[in-house]
Amino acid sequence: MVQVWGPGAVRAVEACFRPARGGGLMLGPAGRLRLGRMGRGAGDEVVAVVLEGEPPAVEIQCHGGPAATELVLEALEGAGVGRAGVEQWAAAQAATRIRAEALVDLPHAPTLRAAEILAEQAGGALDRELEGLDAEIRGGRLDRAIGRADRLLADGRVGVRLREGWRAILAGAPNVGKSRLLNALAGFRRAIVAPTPGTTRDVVTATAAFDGWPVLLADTAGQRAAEDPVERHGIDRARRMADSADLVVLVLDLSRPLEESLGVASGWPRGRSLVVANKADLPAAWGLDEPSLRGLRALRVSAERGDGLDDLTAAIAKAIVPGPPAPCAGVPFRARQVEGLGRVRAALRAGDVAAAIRAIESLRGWA
Ligand SMILES: Nc1nc2c(ncn2[C@@H]2O[C@H](COP(=O)(O)OP(=O)(O)OP(=O)(O)O)[C@@H](O)[C@H]2O)c(=O)[nH]1
Ligand SMILES: [Mg+2]
Repeated sequence: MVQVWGPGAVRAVEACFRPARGGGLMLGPAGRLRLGRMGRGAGDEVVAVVLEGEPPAVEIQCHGGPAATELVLEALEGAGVGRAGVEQWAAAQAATRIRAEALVDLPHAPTLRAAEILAEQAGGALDRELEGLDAEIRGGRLDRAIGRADRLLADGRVGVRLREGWRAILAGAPNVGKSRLLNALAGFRRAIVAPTPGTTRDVVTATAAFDGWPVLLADTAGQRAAEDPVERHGIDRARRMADSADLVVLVLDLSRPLEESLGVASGWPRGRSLVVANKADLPAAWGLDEPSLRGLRALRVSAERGDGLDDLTAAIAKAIVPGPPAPCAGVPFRARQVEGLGRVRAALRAGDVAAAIRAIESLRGWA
């Protein structure tokens, strides 16, 4: 999609638009779609529409993909139109800086839920929330203001992840079914599954939605004392990834003695772990109340048959986002916004009303 805006927008597009059925771009009212071609040679087939506004802008939908779009851009440049980045476009579109930031981030949302939340912010939800916060501060209701800032900062932990998603790693001993589980959770055959222990040697990833939250799942090499240097390298990478992941899903094999797969569990961070007892379709070799699990609650799953996957999906979602933002809430979604809110809250805690108001202004204003 190409948008041309500014005082000469319609004239410039008119100069290079070849309508399919006669009549110029401005034939009929604004908002009417016009089919035509743009660009040298045959150019690209496009649908152009004049958008009401003062001055009116023109939106051009190109049909031929990125390379054909270049033909359209080249023609527009010939008509005196300059190129702008998406940030500049958003700044020209949006009434506030935060709404412009949301317009830039929205097309990158990996899931519907992420898109919904960002679309709310593009519609002004966070701006309205900050106006409310400002009103509480100016009204002297500092406790309430601190409460609102706390809530915004809590939601910001979710908001800043909407674009890139969270990272969860499937870890465990060789052959417990990590790759099979990745495929089952991702819904397609991404990783190689084989009965031979040590099948996965590098980190294989797939993005999936868990209750609407985008999560990059990483399948890793099974943890064991490997002789093979390639496998050992994969095992080291898995350990490093586990350290920086948001969540470690430790996979155990329910059909084999627990010691075989639990040995590798030592050292995984407890707070960010979920435990899965896989191969629940086979006769169990141990019980979920084994003392050696040290109170860790394991979820029974059969990656092969799909049993327990809904519960596991829900548990992963809950582990990464324990408290989702309320529907339609104002949610900070950039680190810059979260930092700004941190300054607002610090000023409020210090009782410095003027500094808190300034911090909101700088958070909302164009830098
Ligand atoms: N019966 C049964 N077999 C399973 C299940 N999950 C995996 N398997 C089988 O267990 C074997 C190992 O599965 P993988 O997914 O390759 O195991 P892995 O943990 O990725 O193994 P490495 O890559 O070697 O670390 C394969 O033969 C799978 O078909 C399950 O839920 N039930
Ligand atoms: Mg594997």
